[in-house]
Amino acid sequence: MSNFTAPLTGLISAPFTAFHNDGSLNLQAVEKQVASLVANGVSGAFVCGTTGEGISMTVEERMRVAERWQQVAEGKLQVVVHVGHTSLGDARALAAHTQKIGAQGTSTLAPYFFKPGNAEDLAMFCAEVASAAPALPFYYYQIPSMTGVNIPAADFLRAAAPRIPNLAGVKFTFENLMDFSECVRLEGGRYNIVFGRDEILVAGLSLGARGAIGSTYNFIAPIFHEIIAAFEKGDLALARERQAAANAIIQIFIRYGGPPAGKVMMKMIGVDCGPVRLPLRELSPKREEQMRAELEAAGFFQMCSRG
Ligand SMILES: CC(=O)N[C@H](C=O)[C@@H](O)[C@H](O)[C@H](O)CO
Ligand SMILES: CC(=O)C(=O)O
Repeated sequence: MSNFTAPLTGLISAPFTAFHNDGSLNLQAVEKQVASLVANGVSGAFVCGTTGEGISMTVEERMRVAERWQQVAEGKLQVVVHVGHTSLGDARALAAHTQKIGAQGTSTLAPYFFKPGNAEDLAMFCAEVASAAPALPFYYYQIPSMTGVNIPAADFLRAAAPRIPNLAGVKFTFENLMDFSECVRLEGGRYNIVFGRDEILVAGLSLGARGAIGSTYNFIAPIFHEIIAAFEKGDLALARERQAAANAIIQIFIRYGGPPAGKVMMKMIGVDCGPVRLPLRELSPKREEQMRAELEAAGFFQMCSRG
């Protein structure tokens, strides 16, 4: 029996998908990725999302990656699989597969070519995806910066409630904190609204976030644990100071291109995930060296491990 509102709490990473230099999947890397996340107190993995380049992979590859994560992470991390696709048939096949392999949840972003024009249409699309994995909690993945679909998540939840029996919540990657707060409080707080903007986690916590999914928890989870601990102690000055330190790293990560820079950062912490896929491009060796110098100056290596 699964609990549709089982909260995703703590820090959940959105892992990179490791590729070999020829572009093929490197499923061997998952063991090291999982070990590193567990060592840094991460509680879950959001597989094949934005950071995981799920949208750049074939359906077959996405299934192999999800299977591998579930196999290796079982009993150690909660695994939620991003199954979003512009083809509803493919998204449903991925969702059904996620349930079959015993993972803990499914999630989809909004279709981003033909876009839903309102919350009802988005909810109808998501209902089709969610019903292909009826035993698993379903999370809508709100990420307007990538999909161009900017329907308030609270409107989505209201439209989806009667249509999606396994609706668990939203993975909320957006800066609209009014919408976030409304989602958290909706129907007495029954939904699990997982915070997705690492740079403003401290704000998310203050509005009631209990879990966060992010790309930067792959390498700087320890400093985010410090932010959470400071917040829980009521030391907001310290929480803000630690958030600013983390953000200095995130600014470098973004300035060097996001996922391609992130894969270099993984290599720097000893968890080589290989190259990115087109249209993303690898950093040149010169840019890598520049980035390393900037990261060192911002205290990256001290933030990467506990202790
Ligand atoms: C677009 C994207 O990847 N969003 C991520 C999570 O949802 C975040 O973890 C960001 O990568 C992070 O907040 C840095 O901007
Ligand atoms: C960060 C995140 O949640 C993603 O990459 O999908």
